[in-house]
Amino acid sequence: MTNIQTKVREVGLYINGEYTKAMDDATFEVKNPATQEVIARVSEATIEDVDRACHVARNAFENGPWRTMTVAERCAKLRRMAEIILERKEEIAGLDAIDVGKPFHSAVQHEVPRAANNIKFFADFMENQGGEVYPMEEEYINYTRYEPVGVAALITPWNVPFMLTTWKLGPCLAAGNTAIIKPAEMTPLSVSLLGEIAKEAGIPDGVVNIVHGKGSVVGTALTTHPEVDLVSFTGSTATGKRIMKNGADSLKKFSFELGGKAANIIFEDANLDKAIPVSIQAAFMNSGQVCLAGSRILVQRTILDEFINRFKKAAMELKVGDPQDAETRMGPLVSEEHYKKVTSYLEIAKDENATLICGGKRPELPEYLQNGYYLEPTVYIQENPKTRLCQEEIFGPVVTIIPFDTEEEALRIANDTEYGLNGVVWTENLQRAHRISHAVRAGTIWVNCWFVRDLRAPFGGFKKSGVGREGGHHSMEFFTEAKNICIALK
Ligand SMILES: NC(=O)c1ccc[n+]([C@@H]2O[C@H](COP(=O)([O-])OP(=O)(O)OC[C@H]3O[C@@H](n4cnc5c(N)ncnc54)[C@H](O)[C@@H]3O)[C@@H](O)[C@H]2O)c1
Ligand SMILES: O=C/C=C/C=C(\O)C(=O)O
Repeated sequence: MTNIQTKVREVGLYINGEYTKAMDDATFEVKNPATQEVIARVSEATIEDVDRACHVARNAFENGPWRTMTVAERCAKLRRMAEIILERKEEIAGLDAIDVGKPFHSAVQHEVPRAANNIKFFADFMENQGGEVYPMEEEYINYTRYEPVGVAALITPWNVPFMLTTWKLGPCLAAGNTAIIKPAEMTPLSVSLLGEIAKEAGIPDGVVNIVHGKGSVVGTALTTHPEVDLVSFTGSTATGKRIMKNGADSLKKFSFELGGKAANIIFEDANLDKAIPVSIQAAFMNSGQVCLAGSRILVQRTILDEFINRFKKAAMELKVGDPQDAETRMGPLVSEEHYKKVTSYLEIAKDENATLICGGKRPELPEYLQNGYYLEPTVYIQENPKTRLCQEEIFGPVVTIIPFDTEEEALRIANDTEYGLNGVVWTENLQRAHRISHAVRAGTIWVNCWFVRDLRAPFGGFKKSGVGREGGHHSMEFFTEAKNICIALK
């Protein structure tokens, strides 16, 4: 890849097809978490800027050609958008690498192609949608139309900025809505390219808008704005609650994808040759900053010693380093503030008498990465599943092994959480695989695998992990209003 790190980028708001400064010219800095170098100065939207973006998106929805053009025409533009994303995949992955600190090779191989597919998938899905028809004997016939809702605020987190934004933008646009994207203020760079990508794909001005700034200001302005009809949010549970309160007065439609604390349950009959490498991925991918992370590893006591030895060895072998190095498997944490949050759990673990298996300190790194927010892959054993280590979403490379004796105990521990985004089960026993999958209260269960995604499948959380589902027709239902038309035949 090119060395894109050397220049400080100027990133504007994107409103009505133009990159623009904030009305008061205010900007904020974005740093590379591997080095603390400033990599961008980003325009920080004022309330008036958000207001303008909302008017523009409303006008594009009401008066523009987007929602009235044929589905075929709209979807052709979206497919072009997907192609451009693929053409620019190195640039997009490069920006996420310096902005989030995620390994470039993984972003370019997995996340950016998935982002392109998010857009293409929903274009194809929309075009292949049938409809519902309900004849009432010979007297009447009902048919159902799925119409766009209006202006959507798409609010996304910093851990997977580009892919998660396209996961919302694809169905939003395919259905004929207009969008105001609000990326996380820590990682706005890759998402800001979506403006020029949309323009190049022929999407009319005003359909895609991007505003930057703090969630408490810009996010609040969007979620309280009377011209915003729906809010699709991915982020923390605490922010989800705030957004729901803020949007209540204007009765917006909400979709929430929130936090997680998944149980990764390893039974004694598991194939450890598969379970260990995949559990390492589930624990440390993106430095553990993944909502789906298998951060509670429940291990049957009969295989505990073997599991610990092998998991520890694999964790210690993970190459931690420069996100731009092809060998790197784990980069830094995203920011100083987040580093402090994650490392505070090292103290909590001590206070709660957890046993440290490996990690728990900064790795040894070359001089130029000395300022990076690095933490070694860190593994604890904790017998008490009620502890904070086992209950709270740490969102870093810190995982806890919790031993269990019986299936009933494993299930009790797995469900003893306020979250319910996903669960993972390792067993060679088919009946047990089904039994556990049915009994774990979470939106996705992976059996003998992790993070395998079919975009048609429902994706979302039970309990405090979310409200609603994304994926296939679930996304399309959120981004449309169903209208029934009843016609008298006589
Ligand atoms: N379920 C999922 O699919 C999924 C996927 C990725 C991340 N997550 C979750 O996201 C969290 C990490 O992301 P984060 O720290 O960026 O989350 P966050 O909640 O702090 O921020 C997410 C976004 O919300 C904005 N925001 C903050 N306060 C706001 C407010 N009052 N009104 C409107 N917008 C506001 C932020 O600026 C950001 O763009 C974790 O909890 C993780 O589990 C969930
Ligand atoms: O960190 C969270 C990852 C979320 C993944 C998805 O939303 C997805 O794969 O659709």
